[in-house]
Amino acid sequence: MLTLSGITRRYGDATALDGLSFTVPDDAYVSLLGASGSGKTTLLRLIAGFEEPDAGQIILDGVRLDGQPPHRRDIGFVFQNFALFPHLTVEENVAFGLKYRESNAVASAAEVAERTQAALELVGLEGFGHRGVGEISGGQRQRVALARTLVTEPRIVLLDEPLGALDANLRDRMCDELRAIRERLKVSFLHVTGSETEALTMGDTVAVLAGGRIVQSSGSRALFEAPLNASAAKHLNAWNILSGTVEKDKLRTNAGILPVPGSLSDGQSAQIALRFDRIDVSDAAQVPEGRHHFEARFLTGEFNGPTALSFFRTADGALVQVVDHLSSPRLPRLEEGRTYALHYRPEEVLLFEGAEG
Ligand SMILES: Nc1ncnc2c1ncn2[C@@H]1O[C@H](COP(=O)(O)OP(=O)(O)OP(=O)(O)O)[C@@H](O)[C@H]1O
Repeated sequence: MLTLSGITRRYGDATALDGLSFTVPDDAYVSLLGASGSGKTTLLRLIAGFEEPDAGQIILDGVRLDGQPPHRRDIGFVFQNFALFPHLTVEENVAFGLKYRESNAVASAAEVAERTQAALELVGLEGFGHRGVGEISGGQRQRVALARTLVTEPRIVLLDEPLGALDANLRDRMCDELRAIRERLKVSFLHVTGSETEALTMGDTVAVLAGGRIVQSSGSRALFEAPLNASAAKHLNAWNILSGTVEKDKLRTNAGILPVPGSLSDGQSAQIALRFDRIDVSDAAQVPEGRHHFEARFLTGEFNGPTALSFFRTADGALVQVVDHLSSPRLPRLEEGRTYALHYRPEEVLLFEGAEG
């Protein structure tokens, strides 16, 4: 198990990581989701030992890693751009790490060859060993990068946006492969990404990094369906967040004064979250009984195949998104510029206390 506790990393006046604590369990696929600049790469670099934290501890299986040089940590790192040696063959790229590493270099040519072949087989590249790395596809280069890391039998594998350089179709395929390879190896993978769909697809656990900390770490379904705070919800690109101040058990937001689940004190800041696919749309006079609603003007729609996204703006300027699944469409035909009632079941609302983070 990898445990990070109280990790802080500053660059001049800027604090990239701010007392972050986080655990990667054994034999697990963990996604780390964060916006650009949130500190994802910094966190991986600290675990690998390319940088040291200003405060905090990094512990792997009970042994302190921080302060140790990278080659003593037994950690694998797969870079976004793969970082292969262009003048070496596939096989030579994979063998390189075994032959020339600073500790435990493997001197026996037979052992190097055997372990290299085993790593190539693991990633489905048997038969490609003699090719130059310029003579294979992007997905195959990704697999070489992975084989080169796995051949050293790391105790944990860090992957920095490993699918970022691949086109969309290939990315989907590599998602399945990465998960399958990891399951065979039983080594934990920590996969960093800025894409919520990639994070949710890949991770048994998804950790959300924001404001220099992990704001939630949960199973992917639990995270998607029940984010614990507005910060986590915002990263899922599936929730409308409406912020406001409590007034007589309701919340004054820029979508109007809305009922909230639970009771809060007057003057308190809070936010409610409404999932894009849990909002229905009708004429203002036709809100079904028992549903809460607010009004908003339809701006425009965006069609992306299996789903259609509709954008609305309230009179006070809140942008609200509604998703319709085309297999079971539920929205009426919408006219741009017209005002509609957006309604939802009261129990669909999540409430987060405190000011917007
Ligand atoms: N060597 C450095 N010197 C100064 N600032 C740095 C350095 N490395 C990172 N930072 C800053 O620390 C913050 C976190 O950077 P980091 O690269 O870890 O983010 P990231 O989440 O990986 O971003 P991206 O997804 O865009 O790669 C950023 O604000 C960045 O500008």
